[in-house]
Amino acid sequence: MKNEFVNDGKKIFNLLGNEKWKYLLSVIICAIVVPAFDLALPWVTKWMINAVEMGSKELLIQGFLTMIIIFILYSILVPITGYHYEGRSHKPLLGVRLRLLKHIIGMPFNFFSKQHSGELMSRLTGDIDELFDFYKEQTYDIISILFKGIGALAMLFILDIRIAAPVIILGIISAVSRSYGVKALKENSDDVRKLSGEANSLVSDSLGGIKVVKAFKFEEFLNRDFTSIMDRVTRKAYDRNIIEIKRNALSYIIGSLNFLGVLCIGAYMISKGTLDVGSVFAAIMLQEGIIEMFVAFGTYGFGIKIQIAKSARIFELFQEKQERQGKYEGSGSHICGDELIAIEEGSFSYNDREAVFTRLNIRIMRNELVILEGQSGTGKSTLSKILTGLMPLESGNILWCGKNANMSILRNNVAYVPQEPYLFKGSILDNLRIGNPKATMDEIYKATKKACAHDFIVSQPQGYNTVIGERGLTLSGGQRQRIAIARALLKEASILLIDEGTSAIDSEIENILLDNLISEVDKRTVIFVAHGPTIAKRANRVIEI
Ligand SMILES: Nc1ncnc2c1ncn2[C@@H]1O[C@H](COP(=O)(O)OP(=O)(O)OP(=O)(O)O)[C@@H](O)[C@H]1O
Repeated sequence: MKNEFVNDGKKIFNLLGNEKWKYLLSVIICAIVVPAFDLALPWVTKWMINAVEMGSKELLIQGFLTMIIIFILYSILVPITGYHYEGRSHKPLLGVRLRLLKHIIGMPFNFFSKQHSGELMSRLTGDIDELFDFYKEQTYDIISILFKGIGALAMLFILDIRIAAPVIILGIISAVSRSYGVKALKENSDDVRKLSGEANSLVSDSLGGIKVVKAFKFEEFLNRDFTSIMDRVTRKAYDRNIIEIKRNALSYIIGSLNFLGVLCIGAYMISKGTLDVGSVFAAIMLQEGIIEMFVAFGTYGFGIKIQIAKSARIFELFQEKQERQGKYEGSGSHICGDELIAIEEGSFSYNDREAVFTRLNIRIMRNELVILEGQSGTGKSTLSKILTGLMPLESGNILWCGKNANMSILRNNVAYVPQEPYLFKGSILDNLRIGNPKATMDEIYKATKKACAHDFIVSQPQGYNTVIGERGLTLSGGQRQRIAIARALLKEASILLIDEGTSAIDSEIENILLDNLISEVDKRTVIFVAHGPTIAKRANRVIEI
């Protein structure tokens, strides 16, 4: 159990990557500056009180000057170390988020159909923010409290062991009292985390499907579900507050007993002449730091446990396997014979479901016009994704130019237009350039003209620079499809694969567009998924799925 705690703690620290030691050094420096002054003050106070008691003007002035020097150093060093720490902590913390994002993007395509995007967002934002809070606030607090506590304890022993002993005993009682309610708080925090994941998924679903929500007057149901989740969160927050109130009340009582204890013992020792007034003052000032340290064992031990539980959701993602695209070694089609791509005895099923196809054999040649046909749900889009290298076959081989192909080779050689093309927030030009970031404007015009997109693009308010909003929502469905086709044409790949990518385009434009795409066959292989009879007549081959 203890080992698990240490290992998880190490894992959290290791998340900071290469910068972790620099980060630790800067947090240590920053976290010991303030307590160092807190420890110096009781000494100077003792010094000044004893100077007054002895009637030594000289000692009093020396103490006063020391105090001024401490204040000046404090006001210079605290902001400098704080500034340094802020600068140092920023980079590794951003690094964690970036690595997690990269890791998520690097996961196999299938992972995203199992995982809700709202849930992933909640981990990338909420969980990571809390992890940042842990790195930035809690590690600082833990180091600073430990330094101050241990320092105060050492000083108290130097002052007088008879006053140190009761403070330690009372401190241990405080630490034990802080463990009250820890289990209940941890369970509460787990429940709240799950509920916020649910709320995030609900919100992202509602916003993604806002048209359906409005058209079907679905708002009421969503509101009801959201309210129910929020009610549960509120109840949990209430339970948490009750536990916290009890814990704080207990802490307050024990803290007051500590203070009174040191005061009484100190007063007794002064009356007996075994301790000077200055030392009692110093002991009262120091005991706060010691008690704080003992209480912190209870509080931060719990805080770290909670953080480990929260980080588990981040570790879970980091532990998910990355897809293995394989290397791309410039295997363009120029090295091919007649056969460009082939599937041999290929089988595929989604996440242990019934197989979409088994022992499929297809061969597609250079400069061929192929139609993939089949009834709805027979696996045409699945096959397209496999040919594009988005998902691997479960068994069997996929060959590129007669050799086993990895996903990277396929992704480089196939330009894919999905059934529901996705456009990114940004301008039309930004979206086109995804096809080929180095394309010249002439090449872009050529592609958009072939995709029958140029005319409507230039009629947009800022032409090619028009910003099209999230998912290209300011464009019509047919316009989005034509931009997606132009984007694929710009890739200049050996295969152009269009999965029902013209379904939203009116028949007049569609006919011109299909003619243009069919003429691409001079330069590359063109694969259409399930198209009408017009194109089927002109195809070299129809593959029935
Ligand atoms: N991500 C997924 N997870 C699980 N099953 C899936 C997934 N995507 C598709 N399927 C299932 O795989 C089968 C083939 O789906 P696919 O989309 O390939 O069919 P299709 O022939 O392209 O259909 P359509 O012509 O209607 O687009 C269907 O039974 C579908 O329910």
